[in-house]
Amino acid sequence: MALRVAVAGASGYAGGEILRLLTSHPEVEIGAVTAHSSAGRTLGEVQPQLSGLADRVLKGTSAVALRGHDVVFLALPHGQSASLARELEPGTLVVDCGADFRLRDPADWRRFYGTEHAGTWPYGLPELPGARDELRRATRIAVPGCFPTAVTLALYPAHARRLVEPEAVIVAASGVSGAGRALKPHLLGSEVMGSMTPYGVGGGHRHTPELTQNLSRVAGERVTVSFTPTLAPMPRGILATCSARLRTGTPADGGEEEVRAVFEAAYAEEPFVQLLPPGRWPSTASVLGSNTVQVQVAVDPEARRLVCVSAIDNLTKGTAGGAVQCMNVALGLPERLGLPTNGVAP
Ligand SMILES: NC(=O)C1=CN([C@@H]2O[C@H](COP(=O)(O)OP(=O)(O)OC[C@H]3O[C@@H](n4cnc5c(N)ncnc54)[C@H](OP(=O)(O)O)[C@@H]3O)[C@@H](O)[C@H]2O)C=CC1
Ligand SMILES: CC(=O)N[C@@H](CCC(=O)OP(=O)(O)O)C(=O)O
Repeated sequence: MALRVAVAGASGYAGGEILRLLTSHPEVEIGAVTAHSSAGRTLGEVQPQLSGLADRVLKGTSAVALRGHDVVFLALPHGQSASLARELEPGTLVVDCGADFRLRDPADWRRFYGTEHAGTWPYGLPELPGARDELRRATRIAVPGCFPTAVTLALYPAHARRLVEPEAVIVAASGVSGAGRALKPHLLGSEVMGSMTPYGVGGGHRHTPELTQNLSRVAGERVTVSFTPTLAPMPRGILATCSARLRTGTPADGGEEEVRAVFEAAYAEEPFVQLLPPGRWPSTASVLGSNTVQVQVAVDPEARRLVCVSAIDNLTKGTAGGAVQCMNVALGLPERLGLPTNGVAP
């Protein structure tokens, strides 16, 4: 029997992408689709790309509308998931694309989000060591932020094997859909076209504690992170360029081949991580619409730094694809179901 799946926030970018993926998922039947200001409108009006669901009417988001489903995806603004999730049946798998349950340290949450911490759910990045075991037993899952997905997968094998010092410098460019669909003056086409600009500079971006949490956890020591996001004039995609100082006396000291062997071992069995052959570099165009993460690594011998680059589609692997992947893991389904690994080109 098909799984009955509800999507809250179905009028937004993440919700629309979840629905795009779920309509190709063989084990899923779409149940309630809910929204906020768009309630009462059809999906055809607000998500015209979802032709197969065009007649579905958006309900208002409430626990009542979301009850009676096997799986509920929450694609809501930060802070909206916590109270709603508490009212959903304990046996329902709830996969939250927002930040409410990602952080472990309540002080980090208060500092970056400014409200009381709601709690911590299993973290939905299956590629991290031990994550699948935790996700297989979970009925509540917190999907990572889009930058943390790209950066963690670029760097984690190096920190886990302590090939590098416990630090990282990251500059990551994101397409504007990362900011969601609600109108924001600095994201008008006339502001972003033909221009790139950083934001959240100097440790101010709320993904900094999430990155620190992920890398420190695999390293077993506190990893400090200098993270600078930039806004790129494209609808979707993240390109993360990350570097860290090589640790002396480790295999990385031997050079690039030794580093590559560590990344090859980490990602050999991963269905969605593509470690590129030497000389080829990740690009956002290559992963457009797919759940694939492209990764490349290089050693800079003069600067004595390891450079790791990754590309994802922020709405697919960075949100909706990651969320569907977590659902597959949690329910014991084949992990690739409903998830494209090929991009759309040109
Ligand atoms: N965009 C991205 O790349 C990523 C997004 N995420 C996370 O996913 C979540 C959704 O993001 P995204 O789709 O981009 O955002 P959007 O702004 O595109 O969509 C937000 C959705 O939430 C609904 N909504 C707005 N206000 C409320 C409210 N007060 N109560 C309940 N529902 C509300 C909107 O409904 P309506 O339109 O009808 O008002 C819409 O369906 C966020 O938590 C975001 O951080 C995570 C990783 C990446
Ligand atoms: C371009 C852009 O604005 N991107 C968003 C990141 C979106 C995302 O992944 O994150 P959350 O789920 O944590 O909101 C930002 O920097 O705030």
